[in-house]
Amino acid sequence: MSTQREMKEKNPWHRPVTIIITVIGVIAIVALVTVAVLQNWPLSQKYKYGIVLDAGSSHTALYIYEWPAEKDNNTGRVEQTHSCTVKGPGISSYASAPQKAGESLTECMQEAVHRVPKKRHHETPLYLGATAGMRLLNVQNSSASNKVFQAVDEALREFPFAFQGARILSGQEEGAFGWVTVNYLDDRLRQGLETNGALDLGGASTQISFVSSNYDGSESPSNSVNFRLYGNDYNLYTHSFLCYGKDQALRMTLAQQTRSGPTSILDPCFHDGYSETKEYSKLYDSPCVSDRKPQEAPSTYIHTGKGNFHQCQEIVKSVFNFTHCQYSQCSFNGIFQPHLQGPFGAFSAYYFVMNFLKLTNTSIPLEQVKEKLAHYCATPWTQIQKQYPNVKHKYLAEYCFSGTYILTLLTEGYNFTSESYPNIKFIKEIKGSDAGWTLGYMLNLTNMIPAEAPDSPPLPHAGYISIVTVIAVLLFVLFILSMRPFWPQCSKEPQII
Ligand SMILES: Nc1nc2c(ncn2[C@@H]2O[C@H](COP(=O)(O)OP(=O)(O)OP(=O)(O)O)[C@@H](O)[C@H]2O)c(=O)[nH]1
Repeated sequence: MSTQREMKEKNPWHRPVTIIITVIGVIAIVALVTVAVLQNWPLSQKYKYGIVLDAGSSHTALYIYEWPAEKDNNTGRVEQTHSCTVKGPGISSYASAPQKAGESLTECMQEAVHRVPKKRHHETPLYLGATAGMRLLNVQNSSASNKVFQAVDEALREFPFAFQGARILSGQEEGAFGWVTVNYLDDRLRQGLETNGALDLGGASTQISFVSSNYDGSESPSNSVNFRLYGNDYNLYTHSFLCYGKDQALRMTLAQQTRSGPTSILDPCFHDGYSETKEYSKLYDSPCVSDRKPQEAPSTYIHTGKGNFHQCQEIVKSVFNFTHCQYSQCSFNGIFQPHLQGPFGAFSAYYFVMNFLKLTNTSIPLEQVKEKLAHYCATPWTQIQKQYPNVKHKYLAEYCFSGTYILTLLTEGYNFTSESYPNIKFIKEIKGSDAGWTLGYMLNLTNMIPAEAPDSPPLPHAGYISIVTVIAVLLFVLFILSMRPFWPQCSKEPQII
């Protein structure tokens, strides 16, 4: 027993000084690593929110976006967390009862109140952007358009968010912000990668936006938008065609077929067996066609279908004007368009329609796509109705027209060929956020995309901690080695002194 105690006392590791130094060394190293970890630990995840209402011609949709509070001005971290489709038509349809436009938003706004944490309500920006429906109403009846905005304004101020106003977006803004959204979500802007073009097909207007290396904005400057994002300059070509959204384009083809004021038409863009009585006054109640209203026409016409893709395509082509172009090259209606370049994301109605028709796969040769569509158009209406009993009647009746319009717009209008058609990707969303102008609009208004690339720490968090840990361990080993003179003698036998 006493020999054991003696051994302990003679062992230098058991000297009090050595023990104290070792403990202090270990504590110091643990403290160093802990400070390094805590100093760089992301702050507890607090989120900020933004709400955008897309007041389109056919309907209004509400989007809630969320991003980590400490990354406001940084990277592609803004995500859509919720969307709500407002019941009823777009706000422009409430011209004769503006109050109802405001009321129609209540349900989705109440959803937003529940979705956004209460303590963030007052700092959450709320925007309403109206697109082509309100552009048309503004042309047709600006006082009615003002009244709709007034009603919407009053309704939105009732909610506890930081309401930033309701306004009509220009076609150029709609195109450019759609392009920003697509490229932001794909993380192309921050990384300075080649960008994707954006094709947006709405109900009343359609937008095409892309960067082309042979376009510097000097030819047709009204189609040019310049951005400096994350330290990169972009010279974007964009154009919005008012009246070339799919609902207004359909009106134009119907106006084309009812020029003489007939009592019935046999429309190749609708299925054989389709027959509905429609009102002339409703058809011509839009600035896109109002000037073509036949002088003498009955109050209604019978709209019957005959389901012929090729004839439908001829009628659709007639709503594009290819006769004049004062620039080096044009798309249609005398609008300049540079050479198509790069991949394109096609969203909104491009996606709804092509997805229904099972034609989103653009690696299928264009000729084959046309054949499939021709076959679909030739299917009798009774069979179509039986095949898709749960699809909304209006959508179902129009898919043959819509598919034909999309292919004609892309190929005849924008000059996509069999070779460039596979560059198009029909998309609904990217990484869980819907493709559309709303996200780009909010990012712009909240200055969330910096003009210059943000300074990033020289090392990522994990790398920093690893280096500090390795250095600490090395220091500890050095410290142990420096204690060598005090090390016990190596001997298998216990040393008895
Ligand atoms: N098939 C189908 N069509 C849809 C759906 N949602 C909207 N649409 C139609 O697709 C077209 C485009 O819709 P949106 O992208 O919402 O267009 P919008 O914002 O109302 O129109 P703009 O004001 O021109 O931008 C319209 O004709 C809508 O009626 C859907 O879920 N399925």
